[in-house]
Amino acid sequence: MAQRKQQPTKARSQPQPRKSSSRLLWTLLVAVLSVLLAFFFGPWTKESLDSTANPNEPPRPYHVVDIPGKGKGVIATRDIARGELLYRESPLFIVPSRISVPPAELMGKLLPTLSKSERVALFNLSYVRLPPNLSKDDPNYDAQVALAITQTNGIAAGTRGVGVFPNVSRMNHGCSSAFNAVYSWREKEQKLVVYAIRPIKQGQEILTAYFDTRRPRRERREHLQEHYDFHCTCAVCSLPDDISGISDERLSRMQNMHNELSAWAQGQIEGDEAIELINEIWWVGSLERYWSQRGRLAADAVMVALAHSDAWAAREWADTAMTWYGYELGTDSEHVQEMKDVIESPQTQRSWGTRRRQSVGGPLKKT
Ligand SMILES: C[S@@+](CC[C@H](N)C(=O)[O-])C[C@H]1O[C@@H](n2cnc3c(N)ncnc32)[C@H](O)[C@@H]1O
Repeated sequence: MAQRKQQPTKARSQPQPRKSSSRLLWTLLVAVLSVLLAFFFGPWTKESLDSTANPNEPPRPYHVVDIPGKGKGVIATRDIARGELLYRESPLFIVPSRISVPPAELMGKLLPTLSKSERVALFNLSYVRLPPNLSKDDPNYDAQVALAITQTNGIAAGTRGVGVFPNVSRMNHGCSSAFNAVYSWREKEQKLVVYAIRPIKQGQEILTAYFDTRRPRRERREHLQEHYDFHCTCAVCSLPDDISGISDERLSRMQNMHNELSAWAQGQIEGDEAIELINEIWWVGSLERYWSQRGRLAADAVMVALAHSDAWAAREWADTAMTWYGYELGTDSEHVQEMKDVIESPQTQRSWGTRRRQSVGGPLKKT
């Protein structure tokens, strides 16, 4: 990198022109006013609680804005590369998977444990359903709102329960090829990370998938209407009927083939048949431009190859899995490390040689 030239000391020591004192006062007043106005009305008043924000890191490549018909949403402020980290956020709280009291009662107990800023962050989030006839004077009103917020924004935090992440929560939903960001929970860090799974252009909305969208449009829309109270008009849901039908077919086919794959685990199909299925799912996924879960798919193939003692195939698939896990879960994720271990030493993996030796086949396509 080119070094910046030092300014000659002489120039530095030159006296700066002085402003008159009244002009200085006026400038100061304007500056203070703009800071105050920006604080109260600026777009970051609600979003400044970004636990991902770190002064030592470059600024985040997106901002939160109002999007007609969607409430708030997240827009890329520059081009984002596939595999870029978008968020790394701790939950405000986690509602355990198993609870012994009614959910609203639990929320009532949880609210007093939040700091003032956490409470503000929580109550800034959107929600879709409150119990009918709930009055603002009801002593449980806040707890009921907090519950509705948790239901609308909650994200699984591993097996522990459901977490609320105020920044990640601003991402709206897209189906199949329409979503471009994927989140995953990191158990060791107790944080949620979100990565871009495809390149995102400046000005494009950053969308994630609220559920597994490998199902037909009608079912997807029903699910979204029921749980999130909106009619999905994402790029895939708004395809013309005939093209949407083709997309639906591909998505259902992917899902069905996934189910068929479980026959390998039950010993009902051979390793090469399982790999054939995986390559087919991969291919249909490419046609659909469905990029998510590819790391997992390739890792399934690794498992098959290891079990059938095919070191070459295991390494090839592990290499593919490493790439896609890297995009989706991060190059520093445990999953990427596991794949590195396979490449280094397939024969020492636990599942090595647990099935009949067979040459199962490697990936047909890497994209
Ligand atoms: C987790 S929040 C997403 C952020 C939210 N838009 C906000 O203002 O905070 C989920 C809610 O956002 C809205 N939403 C999400 N995706 C949408 C979409 N594709 N089209 C319309 N509304 C959407 C729905 O109201 C949904 O209940």
